[in-house]
Amino acid sequence: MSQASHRTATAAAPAGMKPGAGRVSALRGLLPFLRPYRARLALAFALLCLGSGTILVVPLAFRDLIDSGFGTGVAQGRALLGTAGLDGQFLVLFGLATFWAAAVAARYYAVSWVGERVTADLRCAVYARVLGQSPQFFETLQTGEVLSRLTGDTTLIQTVVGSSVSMGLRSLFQFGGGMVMLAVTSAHLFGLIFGLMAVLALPIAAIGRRVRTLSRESQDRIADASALAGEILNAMPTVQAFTQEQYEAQRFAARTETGFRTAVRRTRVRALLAALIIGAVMGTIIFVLWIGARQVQAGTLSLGELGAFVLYAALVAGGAGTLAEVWGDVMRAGGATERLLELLQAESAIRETSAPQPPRRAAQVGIVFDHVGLAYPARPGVRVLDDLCLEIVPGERVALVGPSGAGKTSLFQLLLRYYEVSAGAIRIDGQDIRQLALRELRRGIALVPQEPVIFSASALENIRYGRPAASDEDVLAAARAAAVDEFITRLPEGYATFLGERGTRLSGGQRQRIAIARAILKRARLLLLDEATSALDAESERLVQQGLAAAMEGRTTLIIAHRLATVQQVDRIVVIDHGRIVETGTAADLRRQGGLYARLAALQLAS
Ligand SMILES: Nc1ncnc2c1ncn2[C@@H]1O[C@H](COP(=O)(O)OP(=O)(O)OP(=O)(O)O)[C@@H](O)[C@H]1O
Repeated sequence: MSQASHRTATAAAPAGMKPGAGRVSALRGLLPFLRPYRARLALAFALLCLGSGTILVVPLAFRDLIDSGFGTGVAQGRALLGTAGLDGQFLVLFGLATFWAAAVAARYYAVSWVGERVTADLRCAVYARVLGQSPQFFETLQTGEVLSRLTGDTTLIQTVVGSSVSMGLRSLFQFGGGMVMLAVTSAHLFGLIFGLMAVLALPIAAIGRRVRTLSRESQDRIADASALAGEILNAMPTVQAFTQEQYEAQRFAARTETGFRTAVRRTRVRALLAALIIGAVMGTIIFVLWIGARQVQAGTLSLGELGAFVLYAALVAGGAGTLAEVWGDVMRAGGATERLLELLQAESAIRETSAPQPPRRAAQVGIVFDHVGLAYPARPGVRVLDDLCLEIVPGERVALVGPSGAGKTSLFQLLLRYYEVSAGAIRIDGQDIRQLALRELRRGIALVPQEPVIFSASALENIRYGRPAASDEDVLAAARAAAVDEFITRLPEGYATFLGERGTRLSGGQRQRIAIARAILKRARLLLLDEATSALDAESERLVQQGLAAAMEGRTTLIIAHRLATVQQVDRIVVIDHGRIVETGTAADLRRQGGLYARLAALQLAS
């Protein structure tokens, strides 16, 4: 049975994934990734303090500039620019601006670097973790979902770590420092501004929350449309064969339209929010300016102080605006981190033993299935294998035959420990496979699966996947044995020919031969062939059988086959039905017995 056919379309947390904690607090999970770069972060923070400090000094310089009558007199008492003339004062301002620009650039570089680095580290960590999961994990989690987490979610985190957080901190400094300076400059006006802001903050916060909900909705709708497109693009030949292009285009259009409507709703509320914020900020500033101007008229406030006050007010307003925006990003990144941490903390359903035994490397493998039972985790109530006992002696070639769905492939799945037995045990060379390290177990097995996988690489690289350290001669020998030679030499660039994504540029039978060559090259002691030659014509099959016979020589081999003609040469045939062994023996024995095998054989001969 193919794994793909068991994948369900649910996005629910797959087996082994822990549910995440609260959203923003999930960001704490990023700490281990940030820790190695704390020196750079400290530097960025120092640069942030410097930059923010500089920008807070600028309005003071303006105050002095105005109060000194633009260099014609000297401001009384607390002059920042001292007794410098007009040119000198502007020189100081230029100096401040240059210093600020340099501090901002250096901080931007340092923070973005950390953002990119952390994202790359996170991607690799999540990917490595996902690669270690058992097939059960992929039954529930769609590949597209993992990909979107690896790209979309990490990019969101990159935005936050690489820019939003520094923007937020800068704005926080600007906001806090600006507030203090406002109070210092004019306590009266500060009181006014503070009161007005407090009144206006509530409705703005409420609308902001609504924008956030709508943003999330709009992201979800976009993801829906992409998920649909992803699935359909992978199934184009079927879509076209059933002439469903128009239907699929309409389905996509309908989802995109929903996304558009959600986006428009969000934009409408956002526009209202923008109007409200600008109105509130400008209204407050103008109102305060009006009161301040009256104070200047009355002589209780200097013109420079009023100027500085307005600049600080603008800084505070800008800081508050950025903070609100950054908070939205931080919330989204919280969600993204949560989803990534779920993947990062996922435990494989197959547990490695803490103290693996070293494998006994006998020249040939003996296998014992000892009262093996299996119920797949997705269907715990259904016994796919039931109390199955089978002993395979070293070097034996055994064929597993039986109706579709009888449980033949499931035996292979258990041998490779993709799934755990529900009852009994499997022993290889007398060792329970649960006592072996997974790597060691699988290193000793070469598999030709029912649906061979071809990677988007050359033919040579595809075969070499069986044993990456193999020499070119070994790869070519394996290719010849599997009759790959026969068709590869006819391809334009021979073994260097690129085979296309998922081997789309090969026929089914050619793909099978590549998979067989790969397994032969692995030179494992146990060979598992799952319908390895089902897609071959009689002539190619004869060629491949010769190669396989060479590969089986001296190796324990298990062969699943539907076409009984292909298993006449094996040592023993085991007939499986409904998860149980119903007959065993040589082909001739079984035909004589007149049981299930004889019936299957008669049907095949008749057809
Ligand atoms: N991952 C899974 N989760 C739940 N049930 C599964 C899973 N894989 C296989 N099954 C079920 O287990 C039963 C045996 O499947 P298996 O693939 O072993 O059959 P098979 O004998 O190899 O069939 P075929 O000859 O058609 O490949 C089937 O009924 C199938 O639906």
